[in-house]
Formats: sequence, C-alpha cells, structure tokens
Amino acid sequence: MTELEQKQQLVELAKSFYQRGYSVGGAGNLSVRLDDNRILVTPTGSSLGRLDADRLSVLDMQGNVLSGDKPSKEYVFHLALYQQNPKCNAIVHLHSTYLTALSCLDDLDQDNAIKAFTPYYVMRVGKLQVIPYYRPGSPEIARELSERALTGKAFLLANHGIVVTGSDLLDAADNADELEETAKLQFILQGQKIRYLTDDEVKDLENRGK
Ligand SMILES: O=C(CO)COP(=O)(O)O
Repeated sequence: MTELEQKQQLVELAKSFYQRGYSVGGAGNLSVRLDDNRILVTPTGSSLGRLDADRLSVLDMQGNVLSGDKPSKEYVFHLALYQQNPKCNAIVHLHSTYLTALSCLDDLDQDNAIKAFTPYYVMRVGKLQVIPYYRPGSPEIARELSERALTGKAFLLANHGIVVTGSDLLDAADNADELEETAKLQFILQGQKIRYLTDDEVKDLENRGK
C-alpha cells in the first residue's frame, strides 16, 4: 500500500467506527506504522467521523511531529506499543459503549476481563488485560502498556475504553469490532448461565489461529 492509500484507509475505517456509534464527539484515536519507523496518528480533538487525510499527524519514533496537525494526546502509548512489539503495526483506541461500560465495573479479572464464550473472541483477541485507571493522556498508560506489549493484543483501560492492536489496520479494526461485540454479548447474557469454552476448546482455537 502507498502512504496515501494507508491514510485513506485510516480515514475510511475511522468513519466506519463513528457511523456505527463506536466513537462519539472527539473520542478515540487510531494509528498505523508507516515505513522508515514513522507513525501515522489521528490529530488530537479530531472526530473519527470527519478526518482529513492531509491533516493526519506523522511522527517519528521519538514523538517528533514530521507533518500534519498536533497528534492525539495518547500518541505516547501508541509509540510505546510500536517500540516494544515489532508485530504491532496498527492501534485502535475507542470509547465504544459496551467495552467502556465493562471498563467501569469493579472486581474485573485484571488478567482477562472477558472469559471466553465464543470462538472468534479467542481467535482474534485471546484475552483482555485490564490497565488501572489513569487520566487520558497520562504517560502512566504508556508505561503500563509497554510492560504488557508482548503479552496480548487488547487492553481495557479502567473507566476509559479499549486499546486493540493488529498486524495492520484492517486487522486491528476487525479485532476491535469482535471485542466490542463480545462485550455486548456479555452484557446481554448477564444473569444467565453461560456455557464458557473449556480450557481444551480454548487451546484448540489458539493453536489454529484465525
Ligand atoms: O480518546 C481520546 C483520549 O483517550 C481522545 O484524545 P485525542 O483527541 O487527543 O486523540
């Protein structure tokens, strides 16, 4: 893909999140690893529904702005994940309704906030680690994520939202979709007796990939 195509794809996927109600107002941010260790990231305060490809921020790995508008206040955690995990090539951060609702619950299992009950959750995401609450934009979020960068693809920021990574932007977006749907199902099933996947069923899925 050319750089222009990568920018256009980011604008298109961000709009899709916005149109489906996965982000409202100026919430959420997306990024992609470009060549030469540069990162494309959404500008701070921008609506995911109204991005302009020409104004997306391009950063180097030290966080210097090479072109475009001022980057998302969360660019530090995006860079931390790229620096720590060479397989992470795209990141989606959303305040989508069901995952954010989940992030506000007390007593979540910090190692995995959603116990597997559908195969695609296992195949795409695997587990959902919880990051303690810090204010949006806090460098502490970057510190916590960099410590866990090699241990999973999805992280629930307590009282805030979700961070999902992928091998490219389509993969990260599909992972985010799957995760939001899984959180929605978990709320729909609340109070009912769920048949969780067994450890053997989970292992079988992990060995196959998606
Ligand atoms: O979702 C957000 C913070 O967590 C939005 O911040 P930015 O507009 O700076 O990207």
